[in-house]
Amino acid sequence: MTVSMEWAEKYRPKTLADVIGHKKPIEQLRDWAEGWVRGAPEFKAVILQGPAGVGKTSSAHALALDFEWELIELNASDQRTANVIEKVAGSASQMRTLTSLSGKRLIVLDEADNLHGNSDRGGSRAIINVIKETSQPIVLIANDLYGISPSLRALCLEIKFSSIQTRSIIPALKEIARKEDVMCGIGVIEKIAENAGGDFRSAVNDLQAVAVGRTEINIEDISTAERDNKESVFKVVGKIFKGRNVRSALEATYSLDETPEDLIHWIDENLPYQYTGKGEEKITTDIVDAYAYISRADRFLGRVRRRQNYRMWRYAGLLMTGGTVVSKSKIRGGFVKYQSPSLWRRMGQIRSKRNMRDNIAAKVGAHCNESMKYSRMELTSIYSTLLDDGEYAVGVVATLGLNIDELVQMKGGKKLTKKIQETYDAAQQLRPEAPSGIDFLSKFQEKAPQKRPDQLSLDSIPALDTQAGDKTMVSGKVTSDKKPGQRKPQKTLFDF
Ligand SMILES: Nc1ncnc2c1ncn2[C@@H]1O[C@H](COP(=O)(O)OP(=O)(O)OP(=O)(O)O)[C@@H](O)[C@H]1O
Repeated sequence: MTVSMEWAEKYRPKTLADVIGHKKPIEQLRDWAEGWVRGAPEFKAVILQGPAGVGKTSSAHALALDFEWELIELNASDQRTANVIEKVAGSASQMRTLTSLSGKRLIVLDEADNLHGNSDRGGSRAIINVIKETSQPIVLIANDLYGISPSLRALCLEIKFSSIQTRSIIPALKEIARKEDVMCGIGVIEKIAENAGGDFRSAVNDLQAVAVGRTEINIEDISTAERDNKESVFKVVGKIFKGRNVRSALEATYSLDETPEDLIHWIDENLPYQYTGKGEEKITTDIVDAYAYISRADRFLGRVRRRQNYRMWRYAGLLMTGGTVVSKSKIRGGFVKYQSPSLWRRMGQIRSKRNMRDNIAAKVGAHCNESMKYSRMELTSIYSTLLDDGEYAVGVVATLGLNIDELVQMKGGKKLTKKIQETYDAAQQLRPEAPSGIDFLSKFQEKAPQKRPDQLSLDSIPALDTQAGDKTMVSGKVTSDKKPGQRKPQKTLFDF
């Protein structure tokens, strides 16, 4: 049997002009590439971001063909450790090529939002280094920008690819059907295009799937094929919000690959957008009624969790689906772009922030000989305040060995600003040379009040440990007249 991807591969665009539905992003991509032809562009790398199957990878390939650049691709199936990235992309980004006429090679890194898995450990930092050093254009491809570290994003031009509109998919599908000698009855292509929900690869795959063994496709063939497909969550949510029939909405949820625990988040996220129309109050009675059902469904979900009695999922499912269907007083038209549950996104962000907060606390704690808990609760905020003072900020970053993401977090910002970057860069200069680090320390010391006898003297401050990277900042011995059983002298802020 032919592989279902075949047509999608066969009709992959060979030039940027063939990429459908992304006029602006393609223009941006071309401009960026022309920047490389002219010399060094403002950004050495771009991130092509957007949902699956809309042509991000194809655009990168077509760009290489249009500009006659050799293509080096590093996708997620390769073991993307920092080592591999530096080896493959690093050397590719330095060497000029003999095979490409232009002498350039385009480095494409797929799934750049997925660099934190085990095998990608250190990958993000490796890419940052490669981008900084590169003399060759680099394209990163990602579904979700949240998965990319702010420091990496700051080095890249971001180009957004949106879902492709049905009206752009229809003529492209018709062209494929014509080339494949498949006759399509009235409404067939339109139906396939609609079902794809903006994902052109799915549309091509669906067309190929119904065309297998046929020279003619009619609308009935589509409905049968459609029933075989798992309904996507967007379609199911749409059925719940726009339908009147409780049974068909409920049945649609059975084919979903989501549990009621997940589905309730989808409904919760999108209900307020769907149940208010133009000129209506923000909170309509439809929304209030629907949430009453949803909260009852949530109580059943809670019981399932507590008692592990999964039979109660049925009640939760019926309440959230049927309740939402019957709560609407009218069906509101208009296009609503459904969002994935923001709660999930927030949870992910909170988790990564928490990890980073702990890393910072560990560094501050190591510097002060204090526990991580004490450091997190008492000391980190003091160090954050120090970072606001231009005079000390650089030294603090160098001494603690903060990486740039930690610095951004300590500055309380979400974005990497120019000033933060400058502080970080200056700290990198300071770190390898101990004497200049000490300079900063002595300045700091001048301002310090009278020391207590058990505090460390400045003379005991050792050179900065340049090898230690993110982990240890200060090496060497600390002398003190500590008696046995006495608490280890605590380093203080003045002991930088
Ligand atoms: N905008 C488009 N124009 C022309 N063909 C497209 C377009 N988008 C997708 N395709 C078709 O779908 C196939 C898959 O596209 P591509 O690999 O570029 O998607 P993607 O956005 O990179 O998806 P993913 O994020 O899953 O990698 C291509 O081989 C091509 O046939």
